[in-house]
Order: sequence, then C-alpha cells, then structure tokens
Amino acid sequence: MTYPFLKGHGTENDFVLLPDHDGSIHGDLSAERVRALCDRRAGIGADGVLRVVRSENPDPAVEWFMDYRNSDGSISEMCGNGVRAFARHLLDEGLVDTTAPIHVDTRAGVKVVTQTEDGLLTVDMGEPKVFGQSEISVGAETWTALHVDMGNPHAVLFVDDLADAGDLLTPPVHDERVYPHGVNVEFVVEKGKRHVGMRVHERGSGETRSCGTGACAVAITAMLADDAPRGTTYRVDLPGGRLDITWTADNHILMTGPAVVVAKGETDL
Ligand SMILES: N[C@@H](CCC[C@H](N)C(=O)O)C(=O)O
Repeated sequence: MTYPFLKGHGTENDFVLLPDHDGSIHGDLSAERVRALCDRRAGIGADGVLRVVRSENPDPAVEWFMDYRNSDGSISEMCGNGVRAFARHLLDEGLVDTTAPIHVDTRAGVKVVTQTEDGLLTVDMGEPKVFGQSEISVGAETWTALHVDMGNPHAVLFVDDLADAGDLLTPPVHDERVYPHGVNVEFVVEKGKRHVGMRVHERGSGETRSCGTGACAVAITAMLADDAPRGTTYRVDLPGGRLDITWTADNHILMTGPAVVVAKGETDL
C-alpha cells in the first residue's frame, strides 16, 4: 500500500513530511519506517520525519501537531527548522489561514509561526532554559559547553576553527548525568559583531547542515558571552544557510529563516 509524502528543508536541514491528518495512516509510525524513509541511498533521504497530524489541543487556534522523528527513528521534543518546513507545507496546501499566525503544537509546546514580507518564516520558539556548564569531548580534545534547553537539549561550545570539531562521524562524548537522554552539540566560531558560525552534531541524526533549535542555543550563548541587551538579533551562519535569532525583552526566542517544500509523491517504504 502506498501513502503520500513530501520532501522539504529549512537551511538544508531536510525532512520527509507525512500527511496523516486523522492518524489513520501512521498512528503507529515505527522507528524502522522512519529509518527507511530517511535512508539517503535506499529511501527518500532526510535528517528527520515530520508527521502532519491534527492536534488534540483544546485551543481551536492550534489545529496541527508536528510529530518529529530523528533519522535514527528516535523521537525528539522539538525541531526548529522542522517547524518552519511544517508551516510552509500547511501554507502551500491551504491547510491554515494564510493571513494569520500559525500555531503548531509540538512535544515542547505550541510554537507560533508568522510570515515575513520577504518570504521567510519567523517562529516564536518560546522561553529558553539556560543551565550550567559541562565537558564535551571529541577524540583527545575536550571543551567546556553551556547547557541550553530549547525544549530539546543542547551543549554549546566555542572553538577557534570549525574544523576543530573533526569529521563528527561519531557523536561527541557528553556527561550522562547532565544529558541522560543525549544531546545536540554545537561548535561555534565568532565571525563578527553579532555574527557567529556553527556546525552541529544532532542527537539521532549525526552532523546536519543546520539545526534551528541549535542556532537558538548558539545565539543565546553568544549573547550571554557578549552581555548583549535583550532585543538584539544575532546572525548564525550554518553550512546550509543563515538564521537570524532575537532574544526579546519578554524572554522569548524568535528564529527567522527560510523553508521550502521541494517534492511530493507516493511511497510504499
Ligand atoms: N534539526 C532540528 C533538531 C532535531 C531534533 C534533535 N536532533 C534532537 O534530538 O533533539 C532543529 O532544527 O532544531
């Protein structure tokens, strides 16, 4: 039996989207099927899967739930690039009022997405949590990283050169007591005033070309290091593109960037 899929990305963090509005197609979406869809040789190929299902949130404004899975089949609370790609799909297909903010339910709460005049999408990512520091290692190299929670866990560390992170083919080593459920690790360089560059090793997906929640965690860490006033916007360059992150006076993180759907079809994977 075949079922519909779409392929999209946000700053080249790519996703297979599975429309499953009433949950009747993939209610029991298995880790095995997610891995098959995300396989870049035998499948469609992606960093993760976004199942598009109606939300059970009692607020009538919150119509859609983003059920996010990493490419290894694991579940994560949140995906920043994913929520933009998800909103782009809802807009493209007329599944939401295109003139109003879009409320997307996630395991990390409701995220509100708005369109900018230049065709980008801004997501109110909610309030971040900033914890303490711990050590992250790659091979013989160890750095001190800041623990930032964007609904999902991040360890952010500064390096002299993004190549210092190595090939990132295996996950960086973290402290299990700090991150009992694993962690996304961001390596950051300063590029200028309010401007940083990063690479990321994502929990459950390996090195990806972008991570939206990771870019938020990176901007927060850089703003704290710079003692930047609230309301400041930082530019974060990733291998797959650029995201602009603002930490508002009322302690919300706004992330602005592109998202596109590039293909759709049917599969029996
Ligand atoms: N690429 C995403 C984050 C996806 C989830 C992450 N790998 C995790 O396990 O927490 C983003 O854009 O935020």
